[in-house]
Amino acid sequence: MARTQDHEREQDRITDEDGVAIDSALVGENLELSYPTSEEPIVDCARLDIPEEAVTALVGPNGSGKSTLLKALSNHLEPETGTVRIHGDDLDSFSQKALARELGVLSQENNSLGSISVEDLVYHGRYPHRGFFDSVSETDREAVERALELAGIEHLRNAELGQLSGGQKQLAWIAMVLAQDTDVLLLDEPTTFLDVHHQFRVLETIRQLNEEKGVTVAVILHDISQAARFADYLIAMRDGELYDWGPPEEIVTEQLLADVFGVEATVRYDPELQVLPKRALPDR
Ligand SMILES: Nc1ncnc2c1ncn2[C@@H]1O[C@H](COP(=O)(O)OP(=O)(O)OP(=O)(O)O)[C@@H](O)[C@H]1O
Repeated sequence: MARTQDHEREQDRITDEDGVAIDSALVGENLELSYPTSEEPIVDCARLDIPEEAVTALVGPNGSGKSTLLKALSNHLEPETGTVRIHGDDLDSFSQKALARELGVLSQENNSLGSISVEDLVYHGRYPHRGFFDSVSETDREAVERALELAGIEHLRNAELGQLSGGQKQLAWIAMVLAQDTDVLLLDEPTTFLDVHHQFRVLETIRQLNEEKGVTVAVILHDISQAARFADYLIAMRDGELYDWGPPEEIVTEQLLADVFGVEATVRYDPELQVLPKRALPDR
């Protein structure tokens, strides 16, 4: 069933059904993931690829293991078995700070930093690029300004994080991750709490970073039709397993909606409904 089973694979490279090779920024292999309290593995995945310089959306019902998988990809959860590589190197071979220069992560469990302004939070995103005794550089300042601007929250820079709305807080955390200025972004439900304007703005920013800087993005999205319109690739999870992956127009079928989400729905692709910019896929 799963397309992944059909693909021939080389090291950190996947080959689509037409034999076109796609490089992977992140690769998970033989992953069994669980928490100390879980009796059985929460996620069991033979192989997972996040294609380089593309936007991949992880979709699936509540509890299907999307966040757990993202935690393993970002080294926030030690796999029971298996490995994760980023650009060919084992995640274990990185110090926390070195990994933070490669990988920006928006998790659902944002650490409380106590009483802190939005601007100070966004400056935290620069820590992987700074030595312990370094003062703030011009590059840091520019990265923070750009991140505040991309998230559309320059006007909130002096606001206290704890006094913001859920959506404003989310934008502040997103700005912090953007200030990290990494080639790979892992984003766990970045559009949660956001009104439709800000949802679009965040998704457009992701697309812009992907198009202009070649940033690789893996993002958990709950709205399957938004994900299908937005992402280059989808990974559909069901019961802790990878059900299917591929370009949305190939994998989002009535069968998938029934099998993965348990809904009977009609799938219709209408280019006129294309509300978000989507990069042209490479020739396949
Ligand atoms: N910290 C934890 N300790 C124990 N079990 C957990 C923990 N976090 C998640 N789980 C369990 O792991 C399973 C998968 O959860 P996960 O958060 O990965 O799913 P998800 O697909 O991201 O769901 P959602 O869409 O609701 O965010 C769930 O059954 C959940 O109860």
